[in-house]
Amino acid sequence: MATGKASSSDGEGPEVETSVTYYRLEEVAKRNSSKEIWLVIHGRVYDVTRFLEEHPGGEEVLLEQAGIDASESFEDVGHSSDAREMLKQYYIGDVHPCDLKTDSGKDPLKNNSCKSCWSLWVLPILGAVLLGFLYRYYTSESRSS
Ligand code: HEM
Repeated sequence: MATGKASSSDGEGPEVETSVTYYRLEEVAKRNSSKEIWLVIHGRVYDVTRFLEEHPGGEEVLLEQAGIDASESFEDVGHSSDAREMLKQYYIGDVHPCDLKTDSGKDPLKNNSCKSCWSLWVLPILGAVLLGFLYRYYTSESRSS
């Protein structure tokens, strides 16, 4: 879990500070039992545990989507605007930016873009060392001949 600050201001009065809690998909995936159900809809994380029995579509469908991205299923049903309003009550945070789907359509769990890419700095260093050796080799060759 990570917390980030997001500030908003409507142009009137003092600026309001709101903090956003970020959740990794791994964490959401753990909440997949009837004791605790979290799901993701459009990059936002919802704790629907207390909504299970109240859901007009039944608890079964929510259990099926537990711990995963339910955006598609949620949209497929064609939920009303009332249902969308209800989402706010169960909102607990956002999906961590590292886990958001990329344009290339990669599996977000396998999205490595946030891990430091060692090849980015190791390869140029190896190249520089190699060039240094070559330079020394050729300059010593030309001196001895
Ligand atoms: C926090 C998330 C959700 C909320 C607040 C919510 C809310 C609602 C509400 C208020 C309805 C009544 C119909 C309407 O107003 O649209 C409904 C129906 C339904 N929902 Fe959800 N829902 C949620 C998530 C889901 C998910 C993830 C599924 C997955 C398939 C789902 C499947 C259904 C189905 C099948 C119905 C019945 C539709 C019908 O009878 O026509 N819901 N939901």
